[in-house]
Amino acid sequence: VEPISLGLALAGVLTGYICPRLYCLFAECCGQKRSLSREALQKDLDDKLFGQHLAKKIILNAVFGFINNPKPKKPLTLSLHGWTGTGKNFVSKIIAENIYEGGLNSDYVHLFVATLHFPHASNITLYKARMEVWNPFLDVIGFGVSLLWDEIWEFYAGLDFLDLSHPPASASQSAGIIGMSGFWHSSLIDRNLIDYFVPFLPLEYKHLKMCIRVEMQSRGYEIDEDIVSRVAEEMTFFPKEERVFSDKGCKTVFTKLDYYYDD
Ligand SMILES: Nc1ncnc2c1ncn2[C@@H]1O[C@H](COP(=O)(O)OP(=O)(O)OP(=O)(O)O)[C@@H](O)[C@H]1O
Repeated sequence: VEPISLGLALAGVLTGYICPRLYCLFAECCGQKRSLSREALQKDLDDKLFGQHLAKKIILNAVFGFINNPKPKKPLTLSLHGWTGTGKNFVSKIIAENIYEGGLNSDYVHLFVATLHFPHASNITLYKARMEVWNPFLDVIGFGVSLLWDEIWEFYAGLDFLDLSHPPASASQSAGIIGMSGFWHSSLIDRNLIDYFVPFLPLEYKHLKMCIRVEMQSRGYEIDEDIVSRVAEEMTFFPKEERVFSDKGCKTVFTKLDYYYDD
């Protein structure tokens, strides 16, 4: 070990021990959490997250129900489901930013992406062991799963091009409709470890346009409605005939925008 690195590490530990306040001026401390405000999170979600009224409602109630519980028995576990590009990672970032100044970069936020961190099914035992170190309380107790099937169903039943004249016979049938079928029998669900399933609805043409406008503004361009419509038109939609929902959500609109601002 180089003397200088050792010195700095020791100084860090000692300063943290002797004078936590001073230490916290230079490093991120757990106690430096933002005081999470329902109004601020609601405003962020309202301003930034488009077309996800159900997700917003569940997330706000879940997060603040948890925060207001002085003795939670396990961490809050939200399971976000829905089509690609509809805002699942985006909302995680918004929540993290409302809790810690550093958002996803905070030392107290750990982001696991299944395809990146758990790529091989054969290594599942290893992944599980690692996860237990990160999240030791997850397996303590199971809570009931809260689902809003009625409201999800209301959304889909309002789409007259879908033949959904009868509500789903079971929760798992509903799950299939919102793209949860692959996950439905996982052990997390069987052991009731997930507190809330949060459905992300597919995004419509008007939501794509909203995403495109946000991106234009963040790149410092004037909003050009002609380009907004052209980029949105280039996306692919389902059902094929009616072209109602974007099949990639807002995910690829940003790269399509590059074409129009190739300077
Ligand atoms: N509902 C939304 N409202 C506003 N912006 C959105 C929304 N959905 C997606 N976006 C934009 O598109 C980007 C990509 O979306 P995001 O990564 O959150 O999708 P995802 O649902 O997590 O997709 P995947 O399932 O493929 O991981 C976001 O960073 C955000 O800029």
